[in-house]
Amino acid sequence: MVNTYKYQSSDNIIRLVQVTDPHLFQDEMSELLGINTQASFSQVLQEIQESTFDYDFVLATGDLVQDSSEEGYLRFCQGINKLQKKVFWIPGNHDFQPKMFEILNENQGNISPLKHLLLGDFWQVIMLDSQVFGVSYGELSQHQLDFLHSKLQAYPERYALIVLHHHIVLTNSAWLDQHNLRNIQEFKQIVTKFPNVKGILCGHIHQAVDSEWFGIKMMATPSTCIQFKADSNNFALDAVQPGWREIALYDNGFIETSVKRVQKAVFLPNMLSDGY
Ligand SMILES: Nc1ncnc2c1ncn2[C@@H]1O[C@@H]2COP(=O)(O)O[C@H]2[C@H]1O
Ligand SMILES: [Fe+2]
Repeated sequence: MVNTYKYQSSDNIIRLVQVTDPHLFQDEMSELLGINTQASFSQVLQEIQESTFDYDFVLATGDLVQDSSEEGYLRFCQGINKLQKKVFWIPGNHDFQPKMFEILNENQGNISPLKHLLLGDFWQVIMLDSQVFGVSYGELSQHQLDFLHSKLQAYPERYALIVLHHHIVLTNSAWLDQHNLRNIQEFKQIVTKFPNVKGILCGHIHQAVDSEWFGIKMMATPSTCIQFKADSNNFALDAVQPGWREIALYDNGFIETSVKRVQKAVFLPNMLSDGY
């Protein structure tokens, strides 16, 4: 099947690293609310390289570039390729898909355009595009819903991890929750028909969340740049450091995961910012 990436592994555990929301700019010196996003992205990548977590793949879950620039996407490719692992990606609300596809597909060394992964004998990963062009909230088009449904139906015996940019579980932050995934009901109707869906992974909310949604493990991950303050009704930043997520998929459907944060540098945003 041409559109599916297949990975044979003798190890029954599949290990992934997720990086999300780098918000890179055309100019590598540009800042988002006081943080140089290129510097924090590079620091995250460096600390991933220095870590002992022996992972197989990288998932990049959107908002790769803030200003639609070619240079931003090119620097994303240069950075992520340093990890020397296969990378799979989805767009976020800030991405400009024509540029994103052009640049990421031209730099296919390690960067794959595929959105359906069969990993080892026990897992599938389904990567969805929840972007609605020009707005911050998300929605899964009928095409995306059909894609999700068809893969779950085709491999019901495999455990599934679903990856999308937007959040499904509200964050208790009204300003941010207005930018959530809008058609959660349609998504839920599909997903809850398949008991082997074990995890949902998103970015977008620039904070770590590990919760459960209809018995499915629900994970959101810190951005590689600015962090939003949890449980804040109005826009507020948090001084916690940029981060990433490690994930291990076990052959019995169990997902082991932890969020890591930069430890060898300090990135402090302008805490008085009221948005962007
Ligand atoms: N003060 C604000 N109020 C509401 N939305 C905001 C505010 N500041 C930024 N946003 C949007 O909310 C989005 C949440 O995360 P994003 O990185 O997608 O980008 C953010 C902006 O598009
Ligand atoms: Fe973002």
